[in-house]
Amino acid sequence: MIIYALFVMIFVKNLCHTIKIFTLFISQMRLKTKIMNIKPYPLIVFDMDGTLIDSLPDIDRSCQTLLKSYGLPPISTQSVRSTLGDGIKVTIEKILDNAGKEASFIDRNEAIERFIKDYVPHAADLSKPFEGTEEVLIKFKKNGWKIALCSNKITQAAKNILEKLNLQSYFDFIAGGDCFADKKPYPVHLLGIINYLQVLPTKTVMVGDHLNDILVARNAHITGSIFAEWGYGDLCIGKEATMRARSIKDVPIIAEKMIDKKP
Ligand SMILES: O=C(O)COP(=O)(O)O
Repeated sequence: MIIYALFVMIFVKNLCHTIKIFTLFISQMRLKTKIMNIKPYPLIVFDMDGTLIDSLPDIDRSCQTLLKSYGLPPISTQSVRSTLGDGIKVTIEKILDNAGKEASFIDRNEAIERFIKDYVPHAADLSKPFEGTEEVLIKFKKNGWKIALCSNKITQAAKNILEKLNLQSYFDFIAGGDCFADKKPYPVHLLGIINYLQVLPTKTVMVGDHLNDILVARNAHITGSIFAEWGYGDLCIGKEATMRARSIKDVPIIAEKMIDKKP
C-alpha cells in the first residue's frame, strides 16, 4: 500500500513537471512567432504642417478669427507661423501671451476650444500639399514602404486635411498629438506608430521641418531623420538631422539610401 502511494506521488510530481515544461515550450513558441511576425517593411513617417502640407493659411485664418472674436487686433502670418510645431494648445497660448494686457484675462482653455470649433471643420479650406507630395507617396508605396503621419495636430484635423486633399488612402496610420500618452518630441508618439504597424525602428525614417521631428527620431532611436528644407522651420535645424532634403521630391532617394532593405 505504501509503495503504491509512493508510486502515485512520484507520478503526480512528474506530471506537474511535464506540464510546466510544456507550458514554457508553448509560450516560447508564441514569442518566436510574434518576433517572426514583425515585418521587414521599411516605414517612412511624415510630419504634416510645413512638411507634407502648406497648412499655414487655414491656421492663420482661424487665429485671426479667434483674436477678432475677443476684440483683439490681427497679427502677422509670420507670427502665427513662428508658433507652430507643438500643437494647437501651445499655438493659442503663445498668440494670447503675445497679445498684450487685453488678452491676459482670457481663459486659455475656453480660447483653445473656441479655436478648435472653428479650425477643425475648415482645416483644409485653403491648405494645399507641397508640390510633389502625392507622387512621393505613390513612389514609397510602389517601393514597398509603409507610410505614417506623426503630427502634433489634433488627429481629427489631420484626418480631415488628408481626406479633403485625397491623400488619406496612402497612409497606413495617422497619429496626431492626441493619439498616445505624449506627443513629439517624446518617443512614445513615434514608437506607438512603429508598434502599431509592427515594423522595426531600425527600418524607420522620419521627415519633418521642426526640431520636434528631428528630436523624436533621435529619442526613438530610429534609422534617422530627414530635415524638410522647404518647410516652416529655421534652416539651422537641419544641422541636427541625419540628412536634409531641398524638396519633398528628393525624400524617396535619400530615405532608400538610409535604410538597409535586406531582411
Ligand atoms: O500644428 C502644430 O503645431 C504642429 O503640427 P505638425 O506636428 O504637423 O507640424
